[in-house]
Amino acid sequence: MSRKMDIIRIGEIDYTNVWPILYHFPKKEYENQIQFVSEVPTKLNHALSNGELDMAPISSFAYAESFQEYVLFPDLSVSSFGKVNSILLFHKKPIEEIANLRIALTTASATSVNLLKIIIHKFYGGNPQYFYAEPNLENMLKKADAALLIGDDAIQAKWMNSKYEVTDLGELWTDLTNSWMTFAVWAVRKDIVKEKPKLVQQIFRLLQESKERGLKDRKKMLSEAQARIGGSKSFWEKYFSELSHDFGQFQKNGLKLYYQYARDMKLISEQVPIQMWTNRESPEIIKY
Ligand SMILES: C=C(O[C@@H]1C=C(C(=O)O)C=C[C@H]1O)C(=O)O
Repeated sequence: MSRKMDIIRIGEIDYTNVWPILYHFPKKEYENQIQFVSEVPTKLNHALSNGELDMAPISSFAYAESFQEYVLFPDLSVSSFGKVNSILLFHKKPIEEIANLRIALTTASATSVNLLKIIIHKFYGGNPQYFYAEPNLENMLKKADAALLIGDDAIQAKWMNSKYEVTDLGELWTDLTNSWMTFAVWAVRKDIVKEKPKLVQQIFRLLQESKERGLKDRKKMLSEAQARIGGSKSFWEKYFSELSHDFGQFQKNGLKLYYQYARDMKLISEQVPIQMWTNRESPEIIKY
């Protein structure tokens, strides 16, 4: 999808977890300048890395794989400290007992797939057989002892579930490491920052304003989540309040630990600098 010179293409995660950032974004007002593309995380990851998008909330694991091409917007992420409620491992027996068996991985995820690999290897000493599958729990568990789902797929599967044990990987990560977990970061291609610095700056401001409104005025967002995904108002109030969309030092520290473990397991090949977008010329680079 080539870009018309005056249009900037922005990815949007096709799950409710990103709504607190984007729900109040004035899309209509900017429809001649901004094209939004809504996809699952792995599709956004590929589209941003091959230049089909100019910026997007992408899997934090995907940032690690292509960090040379990106800078990150400050104060925007999908993170949690403890329960995240939408990164769920469904398992037929306790995790200790499935850690060397067969585990189905949703094709929609990059961060959580590798978070599970880190947890199973580093904290359970397991070496299971992983395979990817479309995010349909019953089909996944026909051929596996456990299955990982993310986003609204995970939320809805949990509501329907009465057969399997369910582990929240955000909660388990924090229990094991006492750290935050950042599942998605807002990545901007360096070439668009160079080509359209003012438009990038304007979009950052609009995203911040949309996030601030999302914190203050949740009424419409809650009822739309209920109408589109199901569940109760109290579920969505808890869900959106237990997610964090900040990206400060606490989130960065947790992300550095995740990258360090991923590198220890050779899931990523390099030490990953967290490169933040700034209005200044060169992006600030935080080495760890
Ligand atoms: C919290 C979530 O984080 C997500 C998990 C991602 C991943 O595992 O790659 C990427 C973006 C987010 O959608 C979620 O999906 O509910």
